[in-house]
Amino acid sequence: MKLTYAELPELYRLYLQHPQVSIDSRRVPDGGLFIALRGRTDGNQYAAAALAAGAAYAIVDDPEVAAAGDDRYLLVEDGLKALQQLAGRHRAAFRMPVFAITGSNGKTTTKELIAAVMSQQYRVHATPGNYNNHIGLPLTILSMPPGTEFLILEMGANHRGEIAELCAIGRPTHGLITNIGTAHLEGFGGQEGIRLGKGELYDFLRTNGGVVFVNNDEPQLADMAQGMSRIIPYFSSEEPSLSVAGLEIKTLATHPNLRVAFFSEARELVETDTQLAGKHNLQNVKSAIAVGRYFKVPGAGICAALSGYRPANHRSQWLTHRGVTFYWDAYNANPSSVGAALSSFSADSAPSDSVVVLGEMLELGEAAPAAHRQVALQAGQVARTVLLVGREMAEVAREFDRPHFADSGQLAEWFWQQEWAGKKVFVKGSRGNRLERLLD
Ligand SMILES: CC(=O)N[C@H]1[C@@H](OP(=O)(O)OP(=O)(O)OC[C@H]2O[C@@H](n3ccc(=O)[nH]c3=O)[C@H](O)[C@@H]2O)O[C@H](CO)[C@@H](O)[C@@H]1O[C@H](C)C(=O)N[C@@H](C)C(=O)N[C@H](CCC(=O)N[C@@H](CCC[C@@H](N)C(=O)O)C(=O)O)C(=O)O
Ligand SMILES: Nc1ncnc2c1ncn2[C@@H]1O[C@H](COP(=O)(O)OP(=O)(O)OP(=O)(O)O)[C@@H](O)[C@H]1O
Ligand SMILES: C[C@@H](N)C(=O)N[C@H](C)C(=O)O
Repeated sequence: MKLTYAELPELYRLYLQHPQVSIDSRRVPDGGLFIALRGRTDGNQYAAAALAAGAAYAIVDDPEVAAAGDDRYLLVEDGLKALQQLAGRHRAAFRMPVFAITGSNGKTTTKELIAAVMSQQYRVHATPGNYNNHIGLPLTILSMPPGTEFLILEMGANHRGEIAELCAIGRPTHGLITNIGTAHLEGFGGQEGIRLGKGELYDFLRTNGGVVFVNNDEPQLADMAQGMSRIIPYFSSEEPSLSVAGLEIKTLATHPNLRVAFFSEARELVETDTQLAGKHNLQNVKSAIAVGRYFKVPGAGICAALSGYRPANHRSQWLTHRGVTFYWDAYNANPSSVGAALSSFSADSAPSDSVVVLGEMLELGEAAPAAHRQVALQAGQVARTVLLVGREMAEVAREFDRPHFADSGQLAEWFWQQEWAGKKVFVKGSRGNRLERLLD
């Protein structure tokens, strides 16, 4: 049997007839397209199961699988590339605003806030959860419902070149960088690598006449955007006015929750509460206001969206478990986000009443030893009791004579045998620590 490779126009025609794409045979929608990807195992081996489960077609890149004599197999050279090309082709069919968000910290929170604000006025489709990489971004585009008026794409990266690749697929018309921090230092090869890597979003918007939203309160961003022709600046101000320099946002409170004031599109000064705490979340809130105002969401709509948003999924959450109060921020960790979260927590809890649990911070490369030492020191200023978890924390635990746990399982076992009445417990660490085992 002679096998031929399916071309993009044919794949796209099939996608338009079967617009639900899945990379998992266990979750393939009836009549959808299955695309085989290679992870730790080879997705090609699940193509038959996908068809049996109701997939209309299976896009595979293993000729032996495609040779099975079932014309519902479509052979491509590379399943991942096919997924990305399909998404790029689909994106090219639309003229709506496509808003890209990247940065070291706060991408998901900013994306959720912008989506909430923009949904007050438009039909919005946004990256689900953290689907922000070379697989998640194409899946986001291909799952866009008909009638979408505003598409929001979160873009994550752990090395240079990735944001440029994601931009080539998503072709954003607007975008923002949340900040240049210290996440994924290892893959970016240092701070300059992070600046250049995140700056690939500005490069794309610069080359393609896009609009960039710049938070002037974040170091480096205004410099990086210099020379761009379409900049929407925003910044904090004690006395907001309707200036020409940009959108001015006043912070009325940072604790227990943020409260801010700004001039709406109708030139009225409006105030809103939020359910978010800390100066880091203030940056995320400001971005959402700037975007909403630019796209003419009324002030009341912006306020309703911001006051209704509750942080979730291990990000900046106050919660109670087995009678203990937690500041639960265990989604991820790097020196800049741990620093921001600890300062936010310390405003609400005296050192004598505070316990800090820090898991190791991953993907920091050579900077890891100094970075772990730095956050452990900061934790010691915030809380009397500091518990350290993971291999990278072992050395500093010895140096500062702090309890150390090999992993979160060991921590949980010990933790729940202690008495924590009246304490507030801060928890943060990289995803790999799975600190949520403390809540089992
Ligand atoms: C390829 C894939 O789907 N991977 C997912 C898979 O991984 P695993 O290796 O375990 O796959 P398997 O070997 O089990 O299976 C291979 C494929 O076969 C499918 N399959 C399997 C069994 C079966 O019965 N039927 C099947 O069809 C299967 O679906 C596979 O396609 O499973 C893991 C556990 O669920 C997933 O975690 C893994 O997902 C990968 C990591 C992924 O990239 N998913 C994207 C959708 C995504 O966006 N994920 C985000 C996380 C994004 C992220 O980490 N962002 C970073 C920055 C990005 C850096 C970038 N360079 C990178 O490395 O990703 C950030 O800091 O934000 C998410 O899930 O939240
Ligand atoms: N603007 C910010 N500056 C510094 N730290 C922040 C900021 N926003 C959020 N954080 C911290 O980062 C954590 C993760 O937030 P969020 O998921 O929004 O970031 P992210 O950039 O999307 O991370 P990831 O890419 O890993 O999903 C929060 O729990 C908080 O500790
Ligand atoms: C989980 C992924 N998005 C991430 O943020 N990884 C870093 C290394 C972390 O968990 O801190």
